[in-house]
Amino acid sequence: MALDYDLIKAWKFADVRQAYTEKDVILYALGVGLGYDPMDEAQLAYVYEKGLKVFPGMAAVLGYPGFWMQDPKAGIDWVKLVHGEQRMTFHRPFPAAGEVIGRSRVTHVIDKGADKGALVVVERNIHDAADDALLATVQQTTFCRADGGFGTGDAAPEPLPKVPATPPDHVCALPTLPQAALLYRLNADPNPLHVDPQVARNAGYPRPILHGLCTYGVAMHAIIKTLCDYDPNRLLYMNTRFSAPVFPGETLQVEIWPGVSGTVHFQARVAERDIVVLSNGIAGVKQ
Ligand SMILES: CCCCCCC[C@@H](O)CC(=O)SCCNC(=O)CCNC(=O)[C@H](O)C(C)(C)COP(=O)(O)OP(=O)(O)OC[C@H]1O[C@@H](n2cnc3c(N)ncnc32)[C@H](O)[C@@H]1OP(=O)(O)O
Repeated sequence: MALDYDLIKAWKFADVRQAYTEKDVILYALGVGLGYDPMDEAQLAYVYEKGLKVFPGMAAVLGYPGFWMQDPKAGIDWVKLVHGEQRMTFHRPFPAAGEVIGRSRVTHVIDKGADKGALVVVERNIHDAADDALLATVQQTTFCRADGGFGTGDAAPEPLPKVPATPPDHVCALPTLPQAALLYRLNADPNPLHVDPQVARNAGYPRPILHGLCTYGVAMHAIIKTLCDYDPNRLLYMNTRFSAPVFPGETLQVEIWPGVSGTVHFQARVAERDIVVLSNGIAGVKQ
């Protein structure tokens, strides 16, 4: 059924106040696969409380309003929705423990047609509760595959650029754990699509698929490892499109093209199936 544009566009989110500890920081990092080599001290810094660093992708699970599209009042066929795109901009490093406030609003509701679906874009600003400083801005596009055809919607945000047609300068292959989705969901995203085989089948998949934001975190690991010497503060922003599902346990091969003035283009493919799963990736890296 087509979604109700006015209802979704005006959706009211309460501010989300969230205290987090070192244990939450470590759980997030483990969920995106950091520490897969426990002898690698650079990775250990994200999963060991001694001198703990916060992996910037953790913005994905801070101040998050929850799976609000599951609310029957939204009228969205939540079983069929998938994560479409993700953009994050980092303004200030996250403390290793603290309290944040997430403030969310719907910025775009886009009709792709009755046969394709609808896009809902939510922007979330994450503030430090101690001084209200802006830590990160997160933009999440949800592809509601069964809710298009409602008529005139908003124009799409600025499209993400294609990667260069030349061979990549760097390729970084990283594993995902077979139980990655079971671990990742403990952070914030309880969508049963990632854990319940029957829900996955109802959505058209042979088995539960990996959270888009887990794949995103693995790709971020590849960029921080390859270009930032594992320094979380050198990543300024990272935007990408989820172009095909990933199954937990698959290997993510991240292809990277450094551009001008710290711009980085990237995409990721599943090595075992040789298909691109993250496309149109662009990131900013401090030199
Ligand atoms: C709080 C609530 C928030 C909830 C957030 C989500 C919760 C999570 O638990 C859910 C997840 O994590 S799901 C896992 C991650 N996501 C995925 O695996 C999706 C992978 N992508 C796909 O399957 C297809 O690209 C698919 C299905 C997305 C599109 O494929 P097609 O239908 O074949 O599309 P196509 O014909 O190629 O293009 C049609 C138009 O849509 C645009 N488009 C394509 N992929 C897009 C994408 N990923 N995001 C945004 N737009 C996209 C195309 O540009 C095209 O537009 P136009 O017609 O204007 O040219």
